[in-house]
Amino acid sequence: MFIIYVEEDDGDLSGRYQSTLDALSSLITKRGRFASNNQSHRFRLLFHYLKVLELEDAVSQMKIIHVAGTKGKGSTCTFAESILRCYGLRTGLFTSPHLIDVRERFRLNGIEISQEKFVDYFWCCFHKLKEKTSNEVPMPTYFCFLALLAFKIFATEQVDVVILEVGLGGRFDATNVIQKPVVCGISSLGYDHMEILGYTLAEIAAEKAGIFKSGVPAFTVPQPDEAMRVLNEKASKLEVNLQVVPPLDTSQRLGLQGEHQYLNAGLAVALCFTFLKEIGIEEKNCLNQTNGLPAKFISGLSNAYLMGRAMVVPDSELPEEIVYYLDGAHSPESMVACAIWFSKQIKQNQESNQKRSEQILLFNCMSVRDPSLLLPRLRSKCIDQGVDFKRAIFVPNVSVYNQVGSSSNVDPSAGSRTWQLGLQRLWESLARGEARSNSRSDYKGKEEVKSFVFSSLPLAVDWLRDNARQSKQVRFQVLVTGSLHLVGDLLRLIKK
Ligand SMILES: Nc1ncnc2c1ncn2[C@@H]1O[C@H](COP(=O)(O)OP(=O)(O)OP(=O)(O)O)[C@@H](O)[C@H]1O
Ligand SMILES: [Mg+2]
Ligand SMILES: [Mg+2]
Repeated sequence: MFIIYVEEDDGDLSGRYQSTLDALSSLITKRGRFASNNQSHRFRLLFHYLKVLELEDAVSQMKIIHVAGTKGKGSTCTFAESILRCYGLRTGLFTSPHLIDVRERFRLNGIEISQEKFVDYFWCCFHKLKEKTSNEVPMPTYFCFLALLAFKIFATEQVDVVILEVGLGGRFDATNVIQKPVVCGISSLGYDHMEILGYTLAEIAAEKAGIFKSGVPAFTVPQPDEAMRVLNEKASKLEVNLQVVPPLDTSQRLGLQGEHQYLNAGLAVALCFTFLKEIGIEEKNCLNQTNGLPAKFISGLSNAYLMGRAMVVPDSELPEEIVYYLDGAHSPESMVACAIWFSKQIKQNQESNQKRSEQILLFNCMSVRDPSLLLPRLRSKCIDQGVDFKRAIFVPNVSVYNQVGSSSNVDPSAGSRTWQLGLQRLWESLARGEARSNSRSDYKGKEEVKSFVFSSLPLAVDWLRDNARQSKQVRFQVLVTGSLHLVGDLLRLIKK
């Protein structure tokens, strides 16, 4: 079947934008595309696509900061962008995934690209590529296209610096088509996407180190030994000067919340310092923090902004009764980071607020994730910090089906309740386990932990609001986590 995508040119921008998103979602592929030979084949095609788009020269001249890692890539890039903008540089930032609108992935001078520009650049690339497709050379897949689009946008807009977040892995990631970044960063490594990247930290680290380029300096945060060994090996083969940066001093105010952000911020500082030096802006050495940071670094770090990471949002209908704590954590390590952040927030709030509060978990994770590595960590870390969930709610994500262009993954679990019922069983069994292991009478009540499965997020939000209306003296503090898509769905819902 042939589908012809027609760009509506009736002057109605929102209609044009919608048809652009439709065309974009035609590039979403099913799972299975990551068979290893397919991966390298797809990667090689990127060089061809760049030629078709006449972007080879522009990309080779771009001044790029390239960041891979399991967790903290987006935050690190966001800090780096914010710092460099304070130096008056024109910045281009490419991150993933997005929460509500695909344009979040492309920022020019810190601001999401306009619909108008997005539509124009999109069709320019889409038509050029479509003309050259054949059986041997198919259209690029979703993420690949977005990366090419980023190059097109940043080249045409003539930015001074491009900050590029790897989509997945490193070696075969579409962003790795670049040949000579100014500096590379590897943020915290951990276990995620193992079916693609490998099941040991060493294998995962090797994939991420695939972004190292001969002679290009690189920085990383303190890593587990197994990962660090591989990063060092890969670096020395390519004569990459790889340095480990300590977390930033916690006295520095950051625009992104959570203790783990000090790791990301430290990495961003090292990347920016090196970048600035490379383009001839000498700053006092920020790699040695005892000197204190330059004012522009301080301002950049404290103004950085990224949606859905440790974000506190009151409900749009009942702002006094319901507050959402949103964090897109979806790996074991980030669950712990999220639990620590949430508990801290709750405790701070208890001190400053008279109203009684109740903590509720609103959770989902994609079926590629192993919930038995996520929920127990989240629960026990919160309890360690003295915060317990009275109730837990499990819902499917909406975006994977309904939001055009919102995700490159169609999650097979999203349509049925089986997955959510499994999450609920796991949660209940954790609660029962705790109740059994604590014979003290004050723990008895925990046997009645209440958990619910709703067939959609809007139903869950309605239920929360009904309950909040009924019990006016209680403030609901709802932790929404497990999936960035869930966080995006909720933001979209409560924005209305
Ligand atoms: N250094 C870190 N260590 C552990 N967890 C982290 C770290 N940085 C961020 N996180 C957690 O990971 C979540 C996503 O953060 P961020 O967007 O910066 O990472 P990412 O690597 O871009 O993730 P993704 O794989 O979704 O693109 C955050 O909400 C937070 O819970
Ligand atoms: Mg990831
Ligand atoms: Mg990201």
